[in-house]
Amino acid sequence: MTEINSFPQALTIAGTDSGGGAGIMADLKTMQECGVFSTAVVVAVTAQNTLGVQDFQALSPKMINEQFQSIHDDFDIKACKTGMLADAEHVQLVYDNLQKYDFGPLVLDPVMVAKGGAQLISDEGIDLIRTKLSQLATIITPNMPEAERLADMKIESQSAMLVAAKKIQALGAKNVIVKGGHGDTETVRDLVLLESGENFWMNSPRIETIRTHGTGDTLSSAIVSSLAKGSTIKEAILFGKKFVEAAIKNTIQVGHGHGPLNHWAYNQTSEELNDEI
Ligand SMILES: Nc1ncnc2c1ncn2[C@@H]1O[C@H](COP(=O)(O)OP(=O)(O)OP(=O)(O)O)[C@@H](O)[C@H]1O
Ligand SMILES: Cc1ncc(COP(=O)(O)O)c(N)n1
Repeated sequence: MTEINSFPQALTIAGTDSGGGAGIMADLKTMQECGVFSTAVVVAVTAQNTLGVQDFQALSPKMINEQFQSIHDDFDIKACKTGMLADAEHVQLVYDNLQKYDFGPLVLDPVMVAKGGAQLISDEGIDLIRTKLSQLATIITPNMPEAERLADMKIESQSAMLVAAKKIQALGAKNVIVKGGHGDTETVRDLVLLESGENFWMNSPRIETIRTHGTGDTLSSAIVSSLAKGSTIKEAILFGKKFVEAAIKNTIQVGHGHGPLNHWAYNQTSEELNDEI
């Protein structure tokens, strides 16, 4: 008989996107394409499309605790991620549940502002990510504005990116990726700072497109998937970058604004998925 719970399983703890391009929807699509069974704790529900976030509402603490319990009671989660967490109360709830249950390595995507400009977490919530939740992170994945907020400094050069990454690591996150998607340089540069102190750049040509809704979610979910399948931290990060690059490059025409990524693209362009994760 096949061993129960032997299939790789992962968890996303985040907000939904009714428009299907970001948040939990992007996470589930990514994990599915990466060959991992995905589960979700819904922290908040957004009314959202590619034009922006029209509204959002966080779920009650009771409902969130029950989702964590349900997942813990039935699944063998090998890796997890957090995304939109709404406010300080919910950051604290997530922190408490991640202390209570072992869901494997945590990829913390410190989601703050949506591409359209809507704030997805309160200032107090950000402060708590900074002072508390980041201590549980195996990998933290801020974009540039998020890194500036977490490191409490301006980032205007590549050397400043490294200084910021070190400051963020000092908050307690073991490994740090400062994502370089925001900006207009010809080359997109993501900086990786590993727990060992090793750092390196992941460079790729900037793809000229406004269809970049959910890039951060897709990157972090591909990393989580790879970790759930047993990859090392470095292997998982390198895989995540390849997955998101393919998803941005091969656009699909959906929606009228910041369109979603093509989550099928990596598997359509690579025949070696199983060798690589
Ligand atoms: N135009 C682009 N061309 C190539 N790669 C990109 C582009 N935009 C983003 N990326 C890549 O996508 C990943 C996510 O980076 P980004 O800085 O967009 O994160 P983010 O702002 O958190 O995303 P989001 O908030 O949309 O979920 C990174 O690996 C980055 O290099
Ligand atoms: C529920 C949810 N989570 C995350 C994002 C960030 O994605 P983006 O910056 O591409 O809008 C989002 N818009 N909605």
